[in-house]
Amino acid sequence: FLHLANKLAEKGHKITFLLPKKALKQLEPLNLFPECIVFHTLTIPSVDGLPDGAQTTADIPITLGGFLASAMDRTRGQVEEAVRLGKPDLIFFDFAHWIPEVAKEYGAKCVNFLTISAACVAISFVPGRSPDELTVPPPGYPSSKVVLRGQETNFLSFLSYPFGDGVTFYERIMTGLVKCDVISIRTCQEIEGIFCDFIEREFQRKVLLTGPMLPEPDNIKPLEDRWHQWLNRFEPGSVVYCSLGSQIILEKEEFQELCLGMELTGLPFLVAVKPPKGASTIQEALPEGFEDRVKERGVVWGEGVQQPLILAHPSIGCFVSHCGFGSMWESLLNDCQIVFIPHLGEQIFNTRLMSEELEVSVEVKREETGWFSKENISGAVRSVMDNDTELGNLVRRNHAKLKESLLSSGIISGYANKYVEALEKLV
Ligand SMILES: O=c1ccn([C@@H]2O[C@H](COP(=O)(O)OP(=O)(O)O[C@H]3O[C@H](CO)[C@@H](O)[C@H](O)[C@H]3O)[C@@H](O)[C@H]2O)c(=O)[nH]1
Repeated sequence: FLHLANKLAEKGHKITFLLPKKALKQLEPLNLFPECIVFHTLTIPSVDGLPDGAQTTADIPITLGGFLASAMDRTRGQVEEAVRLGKPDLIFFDFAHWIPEVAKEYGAKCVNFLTISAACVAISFVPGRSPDELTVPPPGYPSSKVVLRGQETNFLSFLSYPFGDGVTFYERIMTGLVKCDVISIRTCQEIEGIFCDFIEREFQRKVLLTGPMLPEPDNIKPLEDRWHQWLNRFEPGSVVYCSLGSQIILEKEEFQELCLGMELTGLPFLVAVKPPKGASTIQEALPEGFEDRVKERGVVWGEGVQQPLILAHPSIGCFVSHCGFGSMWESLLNDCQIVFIPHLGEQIFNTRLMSEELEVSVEVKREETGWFSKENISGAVRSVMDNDTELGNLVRRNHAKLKESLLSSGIISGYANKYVEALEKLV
């Protein structure tokens, strides 16, 4: 949303950016137009079940998301007040399904800005279909590859769970999609054209695409010296970087298996993930003897790093990711080989899009139970990092071709420009 705000500000628009206090520190440095983008903090009310001080999804395990949704819904009065004072022409939202009502009341138009794949939207949210029917793709769904298989369809059951006060996750998203003035998705025709067309047919309305909406690399502050120095020690294209985004907290056994999988690759590696469940630090959860065995070539770090800059470092050869949609775009627009280990249904769709439809990455195999083994992690990494493997060459070639076609011809900036123009026309 902030990358989008920067694009709007670049064209001279004024933006009030509503966010919880805690997110302010992280987002402030990414505001490239402080004279146009003003942060307006909301107080997150306390809700039974929501841990004290939790304000964003990054502060809680995924299972507590419904409590955070309730808290967000209870900021409606504060949001309405900001709208009353700011008198915006447009309001952008995703999960706050009540925004269309607020917009209408204050004479604004509202834009539902989806930051998940069009494929995930297309298969999960079809007007007239109930969430119980979702275990099979809807009629006319344009891919046999970007689907959930076997036990994975269990991921869809959360759509029917309450998510906030008196509303299910499915109803929340569907309400936003049906009642907004504009549906827009952080994607592009070149990657997801067939899915965008399907959504347009099903909702019988135009869907605006923003393109990847990534910041210009030059505008971000430089990579922390600690990582710059460490990465410089290794050969170009040799280091494996692993991150699982802002939400995933692994079980201790999974965390240890991930570490052992990295060790087994024999390659240098940097893993940046949260400490696993039940541990307050990474150190206390590492496998026995691990640090001594890998100290010359491996680091496991319990805090965030500057991912876009890490990925752009020449030593990075492979990105092991959960395939959150932001990381997916970042992987695609960098040169490293890509290995996905998705954890949520939506991340599985993104992974299948990349690994099966576009064939630019590989997916770590899981057992029926969902368990991933160290051998499967290491095997997936080696399959794209070992010299001259057929699979490694295929994904490298496809990835390079796609990246080149997206970057060379101004496609990305073209999307952002057309998007802003379309919204300007709307108001
Ligand atoms: O140490 C880190 C880890 C992440 N990032 C950045 O944080 C963002 C993470 O975004 P994403 O890859 O989308 O992961 P999540 O934070 O896990 O995203 C949530 O939201 C996404 C949609 O926006 C969904 O696709 C994911 O499934 C959901 O988990 C990316 O820009 C990363 O570069 C860092 O800068 N440093």
